[in-house]
Order: sequence, then structure tokens, then C-alpha cells
Amino acid sequence: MTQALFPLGGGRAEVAPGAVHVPGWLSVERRRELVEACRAWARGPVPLRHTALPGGGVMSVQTVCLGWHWLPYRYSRTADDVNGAPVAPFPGWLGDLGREAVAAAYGEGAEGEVEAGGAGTDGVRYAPDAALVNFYDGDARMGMHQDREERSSAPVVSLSIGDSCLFRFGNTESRGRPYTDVLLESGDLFVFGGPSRFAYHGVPKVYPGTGDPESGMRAGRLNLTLRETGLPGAG
Ligand SMILES: O=C(O)CCC(=O)C(=O)O
Ligand SMILES: [Fe+2]
Repeated sequence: MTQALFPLGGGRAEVAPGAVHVPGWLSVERRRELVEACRAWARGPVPLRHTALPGGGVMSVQTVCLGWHWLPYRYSRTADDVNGAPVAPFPGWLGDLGREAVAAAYGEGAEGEVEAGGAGTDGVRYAPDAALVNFYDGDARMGMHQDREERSSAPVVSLSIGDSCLFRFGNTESRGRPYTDVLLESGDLFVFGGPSRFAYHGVPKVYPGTGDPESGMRAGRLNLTLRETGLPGAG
């Protein structure tokens, strides 16, 4: 594995400009709370589902959304490609967690200010209004892609729980090299903003049996990404 990391202190590592990995950021208690919350969200109003792709395939990852429903390749307030139900609200506490995460990644003084990530929106408080909750079984993976349906350049906050995975973080130009392979383990935080906000990234592999059962995940990997959609309407 190539892991060209630059230590930032506090256990943080800058993988690319504006892309920061904070291993073990979530306490076991927070992991458990998030796992419980994800179980509830997966029960509805929109069920966890394999997203259907325009080419006819389906994603191996199973997803449920909060705040805004993501489908290829737009956001909607209703799950237009699943059951048409209104998406579950994005909870205020998850926004607080997102602001804490941005501050942890970019420096405690940041207090969630996007400025700290170099996103170019000086001093604006990080206000995520959408989350994708992804569940990976042992065979699931996610191809290299950009998170680009958002109209905001605020950072993406990614939280991982359960089995470890290989996370590939690339460049903004193409799916190919240069990229950095990072091992994301249970409790890890990864934030990408600023010059890395629209970098290609993906999950080529999950490592079954590497999780921490005390987090409440018996098997598989859970990942939450928090985003600012920049779309109109209260989150
Ligand atoms: O599972 C991950 O670590 C990444 C998820 C992701 O890139 C996405 O949901 O867009
Ligand atoms: Fe993504």
C-alpha cells in the first residue's frame, strides 16, 4: 500500500491538500450511537437499497440518505428511485458532529469554519444538510468517483465504523494516478475540502472480520458522508 502521508500533529495526516485523515476520531460510544441511528434510518421511511445506475447495473453498496436523497446524479427531497417517500430529516446533532469533525481535521481553532479547509468561503460555518449512509458487506466496493452533485464547495466529512477498508483518494483530473491508498478503520474520520473537494475517490476493498464488535457492527462496514448541498431550503 502506498501511503504518502504528512503528519499534522494530533494523530492527523494530510493525504492531499485539504484532505485530512484522523484515525480513531470517534469514541466507541459515539460509534455505537451512530450504528444505532443508522439502523433506525435503514428502517425507513426510505429503506436501505442498492442504488440503480443509469447503465442498468446496481451499486454493490447499500445506501440510505438523510436531508436530501441522492440518486444518480442529483439530489431530491423524495426517494424518486426507491419508494417516492420523503427523505428522513438531517438531524441537528449530526450537523454539530460535522462541525466538530471539520475542526478536528483542520485545527481546533476552525470551529467548523470552512475557511480552515481552504474552501474559499471565508469564515462560513460548516452547515451540512445531507448525509449518505453507506453499508458495505464483504464484497461491496465503490468505484472512483467525484462527489459533485453539490452546489457548495464546503468539505465532505466521512465517518467509518466496522470493518476496515482500502480507501483510494485521487486527484481532481481523472480516476487514475496519482492517488493515495489509505486504510480506513473503525472510528476514523476523513475530511476532504479545499483543493481536494472534488478529487476522485473510491473504496476498492473491504476487509471482512477487521471491525470492532464493541461498536455494535457485527459484520460489514458503515460509512457516513456529510455534505453541504448548497440547494435551497432548510436542511
Ligand atoms: O465509503 C466511503 O468511505 C466513501 C463513500 C463515498 O465516497 C460516497 O458516499 O460518496
Ligand atoms: Fe464519494
